[in-house]
Amino acid sequence: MPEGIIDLPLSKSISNRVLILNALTGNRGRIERTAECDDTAVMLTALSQTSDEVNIGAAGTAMRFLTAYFAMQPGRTVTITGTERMCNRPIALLVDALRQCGASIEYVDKEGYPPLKIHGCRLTGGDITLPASVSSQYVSALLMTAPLMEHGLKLTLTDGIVSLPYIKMTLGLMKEWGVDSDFTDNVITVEPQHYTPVDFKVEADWSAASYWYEIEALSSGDLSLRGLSRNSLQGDSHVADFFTGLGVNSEWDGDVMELMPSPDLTPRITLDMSEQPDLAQTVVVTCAMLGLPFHITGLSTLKIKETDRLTALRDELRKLSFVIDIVDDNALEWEGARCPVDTSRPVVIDTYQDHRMAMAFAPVVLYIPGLIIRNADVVTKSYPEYWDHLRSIGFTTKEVDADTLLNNI
Ligand SMILES: O=C(O)C1=C[C@@H](OP(=O)(O)O)[C@@H](O)[C@H](O)C1
Ligand SMILES: C=C(OP(=O)(O)O)C(=O)O
Repeated sequence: MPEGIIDLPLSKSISNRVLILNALTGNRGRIERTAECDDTAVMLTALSQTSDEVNIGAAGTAMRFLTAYFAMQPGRTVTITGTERMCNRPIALLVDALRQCGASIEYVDKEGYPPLKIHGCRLTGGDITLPASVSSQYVSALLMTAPLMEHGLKLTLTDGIVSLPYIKMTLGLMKEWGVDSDFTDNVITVEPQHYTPVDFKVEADWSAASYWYEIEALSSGDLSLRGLSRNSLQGDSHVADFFTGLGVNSEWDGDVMELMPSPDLTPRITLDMSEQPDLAQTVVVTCAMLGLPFHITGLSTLKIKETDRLTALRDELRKLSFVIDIVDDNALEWEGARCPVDTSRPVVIDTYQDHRMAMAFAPVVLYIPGLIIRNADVVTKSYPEYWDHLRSIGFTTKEVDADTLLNNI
């Protein structure tokens, strides 16, 4: 039975906002510590280097936030690029909005996608409209630069808002840095203002916590999580509520969150996860392994993340015999259908350069000993200590060459 206390990594979403906000004050605040993961490392490097080429790897937040940040650095021209996948994650809506604010941005290669060549200038801002159904990161990027625009920003969000808690996180952190905003209905207004430097401590990552909730659900172990904040700015703190229907109760004991098994399983899970897209893989894999049919909606944005997560989940769960349907490119559904699988061969889970595929599927080893996770080091995007932490609670791991192993069977 897995047992132990996990010291969770810090939130990369908060870290990357805090680094931008601090940079906008001329780095005059003191940030105690930021997340130690790839997505934050690339942000730190990009903000400290003076070269005209910036490579942000696979970090969506860094790509979107830095596009707005560099657009408002007068006199500086920067080309920003990333991994091959990043160069296929759309950015046109943000570029269009920034152009309406006065920015000068060119597409280096494919229209609508990174790499971007950004000629920094003073942004005028004003009254603009932005479809908010593709990525909240575009909204957050605009908001953080908004108070420094000549006329501030009145941003009308159309087409339905995805990942809303991340927008609230941005506004909440801007408030910590002394900037007021108004968010009424679908309009966010930020008047021209200055950021005040502050000292800040980044809290632990609730998205990372989700994998330990999953392990608890699949094992009824004795696990505690350290570093989380009770009144978190992270919408993924909702994981605690999602898992009450998946057999996990969680309770604070001082500053530690204790996970406890509970007999209460919701017989069929129906959820809208449009506010917690990063929890989808954890919840879907948990439901399948517990044998709980599910209909999970609000997943349209999963197609443009580190990989197409809808397809990746469907294909990898099929290797475990679960027949999942993708409905309208927005929902995942499982009514209990299973297909035959070859149990004489080891199960190899492909991760598609997606840290959350590795982390959400690893706990399946509790049901299928010998499970292989391909390209396991992909977890460094947000949680480099993940495998160490698994070992610390009693899991064993070993490095194998999956292809050689499969070929020799
Ligand atoms: O603003 C952020 O920190 C994030 C917003 C979400 O992206 P979308 O807004 O693109 O859904 C989330 O999936 C991502 O991991 C982090
Ligand atoms: C979607 C994610 O990250 P990003 O969009 O910032 O690359 C994630 O971490 O799950």
